[in-house]
Amino acid sequence: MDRKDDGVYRAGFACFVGRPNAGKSTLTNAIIGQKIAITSNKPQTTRHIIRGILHRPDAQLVLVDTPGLHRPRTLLGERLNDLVRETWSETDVIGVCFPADEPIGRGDRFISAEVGELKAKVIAVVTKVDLVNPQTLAQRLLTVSQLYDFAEIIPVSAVSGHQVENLIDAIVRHMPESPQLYPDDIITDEPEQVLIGELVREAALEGVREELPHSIAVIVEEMQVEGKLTKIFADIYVERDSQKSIVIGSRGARLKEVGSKARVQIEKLLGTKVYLDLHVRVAKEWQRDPKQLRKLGF
Ligand SMILES: Nc1nc2c(ncn2[C@@H]2O[C@H](COP(=O)(O)OP(=O)(O)OP(=O)(O)O)[C@@H](O)[C@H]2O)c(=O)[nH]1
Repeated sequence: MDRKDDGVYRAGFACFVGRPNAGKSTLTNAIIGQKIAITSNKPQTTRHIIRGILHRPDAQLVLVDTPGLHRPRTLLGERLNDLVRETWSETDVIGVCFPADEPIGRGDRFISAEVGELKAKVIAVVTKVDLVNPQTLAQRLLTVSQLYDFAEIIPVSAVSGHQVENLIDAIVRHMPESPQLYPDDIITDEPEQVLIGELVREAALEGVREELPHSIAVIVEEMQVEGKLTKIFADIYVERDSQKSIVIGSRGARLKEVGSKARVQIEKLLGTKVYLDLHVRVAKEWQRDPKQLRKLGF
């Protein structure tokens, strides 16, 4: 269908949901065209809800990036699940992501049943199609079609860009008629500090074998702009001394590397030179402690 068929301006909120690692963040980035949500090949690395806004002549699409819904084991896990459901209840269109390279499992059925309860339009998105052959893809599409009465089922590859435009068209088609929700020049309404914190977190997780994602949080304590230089002071929180050593590395080598990788990304984000000061701190069992969670923004 041609995107301007009905001549109506549409605007609304959409989010991608799905099991951890389903490709939600990568898809969000592919649609918005700028790196706004962190991705990693480890499950559950998305913490904050980061909105990206796509502006088109006929529509404005506000994308919300949520963490994956999962079986909660800690207080943090429960809060994350609540956050996901809260986001779901506020969106117009939900894209449920099913990675094409993995069989449909209990988690997928669980999520499909949950979204069935909502008033949002629900689209199935079969992700990572570049990883499978046509037979596997056909099988996946069939299984997905039997899970729930989805408004549409769209196979995409965020990496190759295959069908991403079609997906955007489909989301827009199911959005309500509405005036513009945000001014033209905004692509995200997340505070800069949060985005910077996410970039530091991404760099700190890179190449770490251990299951650290849940144990790292980053807080930007201070930002000072001095002419063309932005000075940023951030704390990386871990749960245990052993994790602190992993992040810092031998004689601080790893932390230095984390700092320079993050700095490059932050300079791209801000468009200024950046001085980045990182400290690693231990906040014992922060995931189970309500006070620590509040301090860390959960
Ligand atoms: N080949 C291929 N890989 C992809 C594609 N989309 C995502 N990936 C990879 O799959 C992994 C997970 O992607 P994410 O976008 O972080 O997944 P997510 O659903 O946001 O994950 P959580 O934050 O854990 O919920 C990353 O290693 C991505 O590079 C795709 O279209 N093709």
